[in-house]
Amino acid sequence: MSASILDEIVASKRREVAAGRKRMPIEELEAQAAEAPPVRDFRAALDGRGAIQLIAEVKKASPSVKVIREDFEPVAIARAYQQHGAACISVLTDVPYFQGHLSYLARIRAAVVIPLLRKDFLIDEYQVVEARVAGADAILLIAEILDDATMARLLERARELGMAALVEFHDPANLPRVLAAGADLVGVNNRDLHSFTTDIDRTLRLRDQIPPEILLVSESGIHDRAQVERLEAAGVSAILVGESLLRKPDVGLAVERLLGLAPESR
Ligand SMILES: O=C(O)c1ccccc1NCC(=O)[C@H](O)[C@H](O)COP(=O)(O)O
Repeated sequence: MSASILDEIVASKRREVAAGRKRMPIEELEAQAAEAPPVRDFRAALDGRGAIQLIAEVKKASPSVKVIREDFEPVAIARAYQQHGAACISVLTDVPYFQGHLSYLARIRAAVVIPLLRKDFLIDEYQVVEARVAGADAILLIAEILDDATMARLLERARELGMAALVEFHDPANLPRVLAAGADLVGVNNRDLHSFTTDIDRTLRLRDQIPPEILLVSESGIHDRAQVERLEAAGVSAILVGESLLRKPDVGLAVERLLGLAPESR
């Protein structure tokens, strides 16, 4: 992703937040959050004590490849993910760039019991409260688009609402910032922000710099069992996988192959 596309996405989020605040003041949203059903424990679901866990992603499109899957039925995909071994589900809620929707969270929540992550570009407290109301159990925070104070504030807000926060970074220079913010669930995004290329060695190189009490998630570009085995052997707690699952006609079988529950096809 070029820096300008990231800037573009963040600018679109600022407009969305402003429109949301006009439509429904945050006080009203907070009142709804107070009535929301209990959260499911996202972080605990990823603590496999040595066995790598899968966060399977519901994503129709992306800036890097445009439409990933034409016959996209978010609830059916989520059900298949759960049934075949995913520990958690990541739900893209961004509309313009990923063809996701906030309403997918509630629909998927009603159909599965495993915890859900709101996958979006969160820059404002409003979106965190909105995530809780929509049915998320966790939010994603991206170090590359947040200053220190905002990252710490959004993380704290998520916790106040009972949610977990997966705090991701790509540039190793941002790791100290993520740790200083108090993250206990950290993601390394293997996708290069400029070229869209992915490289899981980025996670492996950073492994030893992340304290053992922090759960580490490797994100993006994971498509075969050999990669998963390397990550597991390095002590990575979980993987976040979208495109390689969604490209397969049978997403359930794809989950099983990635987790080593079914043999890989030749
Ligand atoms: O997926 C993209 O192309 C993308 C482009 C720009 C910003 C973010 C992007 N993806 C967000 C993600 O972090 C991935 O959806 C997630 O890690 C899964 O990656 P993958 O398995 O490679 O679909």
